[in-house]
Amino acid sequence: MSASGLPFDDIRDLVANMPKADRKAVHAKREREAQLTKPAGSLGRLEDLSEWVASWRGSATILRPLVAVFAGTHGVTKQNVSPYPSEVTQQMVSNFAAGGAAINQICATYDLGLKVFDLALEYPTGDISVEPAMDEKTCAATMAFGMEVLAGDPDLLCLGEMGIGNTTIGAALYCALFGGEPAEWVGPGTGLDEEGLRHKAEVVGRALETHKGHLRDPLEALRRLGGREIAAMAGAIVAARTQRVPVIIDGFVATAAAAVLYKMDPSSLDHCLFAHVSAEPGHMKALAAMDKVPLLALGMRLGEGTGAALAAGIVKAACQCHTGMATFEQAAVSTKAG
Ligand SMILES: Cc1cc2ncn([C@H]3O[C@H](COP(=O)(O)O)[C@@H](O)[C@H]3O)c2cc1C
Ligand SMILES: O=C(O)c1cccnc1
Repeated sequence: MSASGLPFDDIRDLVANMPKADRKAVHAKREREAQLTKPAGSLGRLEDLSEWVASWRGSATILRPLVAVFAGTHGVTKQNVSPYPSEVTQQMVSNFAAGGAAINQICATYDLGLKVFDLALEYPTGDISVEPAMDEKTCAATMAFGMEVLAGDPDLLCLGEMGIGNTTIGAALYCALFGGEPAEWVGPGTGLDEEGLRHKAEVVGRALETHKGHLRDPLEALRRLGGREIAAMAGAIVAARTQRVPVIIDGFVATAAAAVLYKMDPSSLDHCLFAHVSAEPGHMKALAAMDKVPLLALGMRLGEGTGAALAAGIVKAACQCHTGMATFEQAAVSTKAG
């Protein structure tokens, strides 16, 4: 803990002292790219992706990609904001362990490691419409727990989540961080109808009213409105940066964790790639607020890290092209005339 003893101070210190991208590695990577057997620039955004990996890792090599899924339970589910009961969170954690979820199949397809972290599922956070989700100590400890995801030394980290009710949490956080009306940020989540959507916006409005005057500091907004899985993902993003590990952020909910850090310092997300734009309508708006361009648009709205894992497959292919392709000289292929 920091000298002042305030749990969030350690996080603030880490965010204020983050390493920068490696310009030398980028230069070396571009030199090699120019020699590979293809017309210059012909791999399009794949060339940006391999450069992004090299800028953090020193080279465009991925040997230990990991998908981390954080699961949390939310007191706000008492307000009927999701069509599914809160028990589904634990049941899906069991499903992940048994290999039966969508994320298991995508990880198997692209040979990605998968770790699932359940965060005190039997103790839901406070109902944000009437009280803070967490106290500062719990929130900081949960962020620190999220940092542990780096323990196995992954060289690419995909972040995803499971937590019934967490699209409400995400919407409340976006509204606090970026402003606007609750109705602009809420969406159907797992499948609310129009009436449900109106009610969800009303619950988010009540949460913002309850915490009014305390939401300017992004970490304070996180502890009051956020869930444990969102706090853990924010911690994981910070820890990955300190260890120069590139991070792929999943959909609407995972992006809310990134948004907290963005509001602390926009450059704190330089090592993050936004995998896809979710069908949850507020996601496009959140990405635009941070000036981020998602890699994919597949109409997905699942969570679990599924969008991030799909993007990891593309990032792996991009790096394999860069490291595995022959140069014009090696393959005796003629270069551009003149
Ligand atoms: C079977 C099932 C599997 C899931 N996998 C991810 N989510 C997703 O849906 C939840 C958020 O939506 P809401 O805010 O509407 O509850 C999160 O748990 C999220 O990861 C799932 C949801 C369900 C029902
Ligand atoms: O995009 C997401 O992260 C999402 C969308 C709907 C439900 N759960 C997650």
